[in-house]
Amino acid sequence: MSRLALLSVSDKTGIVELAQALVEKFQFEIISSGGTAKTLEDAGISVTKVSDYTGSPEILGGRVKTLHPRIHGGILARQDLSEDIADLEANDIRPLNLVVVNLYPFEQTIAQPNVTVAEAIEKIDIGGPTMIRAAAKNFKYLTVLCSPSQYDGYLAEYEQSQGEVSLEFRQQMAGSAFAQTNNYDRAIAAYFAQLNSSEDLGDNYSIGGSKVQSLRYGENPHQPAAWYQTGTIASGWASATKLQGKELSYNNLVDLEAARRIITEFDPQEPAAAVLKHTNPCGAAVGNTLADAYEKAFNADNISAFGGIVALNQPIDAQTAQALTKTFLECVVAPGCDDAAREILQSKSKLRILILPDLATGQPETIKAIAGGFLIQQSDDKIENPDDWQIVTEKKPTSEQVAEMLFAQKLVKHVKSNAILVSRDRTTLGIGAGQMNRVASVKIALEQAGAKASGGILASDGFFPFDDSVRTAAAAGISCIIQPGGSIRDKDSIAAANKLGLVMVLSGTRHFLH
Ligand SMILES: NC(=O)c1ncn([C@@H]2O[C@H](COP(=O)(O)O)[C@@H](O)[C@H]2O)c1NC=O
Repeated sequence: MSRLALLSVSDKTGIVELAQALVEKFQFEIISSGGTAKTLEDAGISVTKVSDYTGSPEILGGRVKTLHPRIHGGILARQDLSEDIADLEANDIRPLNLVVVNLYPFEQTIAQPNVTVAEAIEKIDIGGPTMIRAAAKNFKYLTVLCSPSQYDGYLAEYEQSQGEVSLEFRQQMAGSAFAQTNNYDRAIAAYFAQLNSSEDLGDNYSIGGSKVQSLRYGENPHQPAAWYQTGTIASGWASATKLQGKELSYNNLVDLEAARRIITEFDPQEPAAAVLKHTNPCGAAVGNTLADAYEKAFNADNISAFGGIVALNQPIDAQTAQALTKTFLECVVAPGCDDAAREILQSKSKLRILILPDLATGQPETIKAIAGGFLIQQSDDKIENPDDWQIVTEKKPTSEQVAEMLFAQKLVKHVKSNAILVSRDRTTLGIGAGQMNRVASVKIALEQAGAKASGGILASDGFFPFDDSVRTAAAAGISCIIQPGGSIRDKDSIAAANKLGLVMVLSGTRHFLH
């Protein structure tokens, strides 16, 4: 008797070609659910409808099509176990050799605007995952395929093995099938979590993804690494277009994500640029034009900018492209790039240019692995409002200083703690990052700023435990300090600021970044 394949697919891509090969080359018989059967019949392929095979019509508007013992017995039978064979014979069930299923497009459905819960629920596939999981469990006896991308590989394997598809191949397909049903259920769970959303993070959190690509290595050459995307619809970096340049590395992606977060702090109407090294900005600026913003950001610390990652909040134009080609950079990300700029950038063929039109959409949460689990927090997307700030010194800030502090606050939260940032004219002058005591970060930022610090403002991601940072800042000519406040010695820092003629503002919001 010829071999039996069950085909029940929502995405009909490649199904006719697969069925043709199965029937014409390998003499399979095919059973199919309604829509799939129609597609195959229309292409002139001989097929038995599931409803004819089971003797049960599809009911409940398609909610029950393949959920039948004649189908599931054929999938789950241990084909070398006499008791199972006896059961099959007693119930007139034929064992299956191949199950090809792909699922209702749940993620695509909920991605559409204004989808109702009822519409979303109808796209939760029940029969499909049931068949996929059953077939994957029984991989010892049959093959399960759940993506059109697997069809050619299967046909090649079938031909090469003369029908004896290897156990290794079947096990591989089974693993892929379970990963797919896992991802599918995770998307459904996430949808429900968002429907039931409250202030708290939920009781359960699952992370899953499919590989975008293997990476050459991780942070260092001895660390294997790969890049995964969540969901089946590419979004974020998985949806970015690389116009040119070398392959992306693990460190590139980590830096690019930090760059994306920084640049989305700025209104796309005002040209802004940031240059990063090891996830910290080494320079950032707002300018009259994009090229102006980039030049300012680059010159803020042109030594550190060598080999940097650049983020721009407007499409790259020719003038900016010219500026970008003047030095060695690792990557540039922008929401677009015009033709003239593309041509100019080609002179730096190794430079990676990433186009991410939607820079603003990222993960709402950050995730960190710890032994035995992981930590989730909402991303620090708080937008500072000067109305919430408290002016604590006798001297009050000018409107220009308020604007400058707002600029600095957008950036200091993206600098590794302890973070200090000195700026003037919407350009960073010096950044102290990742020091274990705050005054060390103050010294680094001021040293980088040099004489330009005079009249500038200084922002701190955490409070000052002592007044030493204030005194150091004043000695360098800083005129205004913004810090969250909250130390038991705030009064010492405020007294020092008053004595030295500085403005001090308490933002009330700490922005640690570890
Ligand atoms: N309910 C069932 O018994 C059932 N059996 C298979 N499906 C799905 O129906 C789709 C194929 O349907 P059709 O061949 O009618 O176009 C596939 O995505 C398959 O996963 C079902 N649909 C939903 O649960």
